[in-house]
Amino acid sequence: MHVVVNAAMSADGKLSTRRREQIEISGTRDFDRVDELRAESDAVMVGVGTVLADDPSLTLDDPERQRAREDRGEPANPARVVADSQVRTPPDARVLDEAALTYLLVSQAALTDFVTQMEDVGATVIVAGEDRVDLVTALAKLEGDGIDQLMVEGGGELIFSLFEEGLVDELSVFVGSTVIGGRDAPTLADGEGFVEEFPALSLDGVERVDDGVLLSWTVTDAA
Ligand SMILES: NC(=O)C1=CN([C@@H]2O[C@H](COP(=O)(O)OP(=O)(O)OC[C@H]3O[C@@H](n4cnc5c(N)ncnc54)[C@H](O)[C@@H]3O)[C@@H](O)[C@H]2O)C=CC1
Ligand SMILES: Nc1nc(O)c(N)c(N[C@@H]2O[C@H](COP(=O)(O)O)[C@@H](O)[C@H]2O)n1
Repeated sequence: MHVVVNAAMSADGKLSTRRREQIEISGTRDFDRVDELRAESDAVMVGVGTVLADDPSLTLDDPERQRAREDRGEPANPARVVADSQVRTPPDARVLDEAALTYLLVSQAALTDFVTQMEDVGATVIVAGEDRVDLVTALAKLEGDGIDQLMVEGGGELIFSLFEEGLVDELSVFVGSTVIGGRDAPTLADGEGFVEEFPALSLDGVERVDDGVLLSWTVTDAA
């Protein structure tokens, strides 16, 4: 499986505000690039923190891209994946609508009633890990289901865990021309943080996009 992390951050490295309310950091061209990246992926993944904060759809905006996927024999939208150890995804969340297949990655600690409720609303549930989703096992199961190209949009907790497990192949970050600030505002990689061994990146590209900069890296060494 090839895993690409893509996110947008402010000039001071924040993904959103301390209230965890989504803000538009990207401009029109960057959102279009994100739509293309989604179109090229088998699945788009977020953590449940992002579902609770943003209620994203994770589907394609451009109907032409949906038609092109169908012409290739693929579903109109990539599948959606939510890392949700305890099943906190609300049953009426947009990621559970009928626009695409949705995988819910849960841990063994998830209550059976909640899991059943998610299956009833059409989610495919994958159990991996005791208290928290074991990402290595869960992504291997997704790969077994034909997900070869995975795009991860965030948030910071999930992105850190994926780096910690050595699961990220590429990172692209749009840096917007704004400052958000706030010690409690989410950053690109939150979690515990690394203290000794740090993932090594190789810079592939620097491009001006909208009123910001798109930075692209290949991950050369896991933590
Ligand atoms: N600017 C951007 O490009 C993006 C911004 N965001 C922002 O990020 C914020 C949400 O980020 P976070 O609070 O960090 O939440 P998150 O979206 O990273 O979800 C974290 C949650 O995922 C679950 N999870 C299950 N297994 C996990 C594992 N192995 N490792 C880590 N998490 C696991 C846990 O319940 C954890 O609390 C929101 O404010 C949202 O607006 C989110 C995506 C993109
Ligand atoms: N690439 C990017 N730029 C921004 O400025 C953003 N705020 C985000 N947020 C992510 O996009 C998701 C919204 O998805 P839908 O449009 O609802 O499908 C949101 O949940 C974040 O993952 N991304």
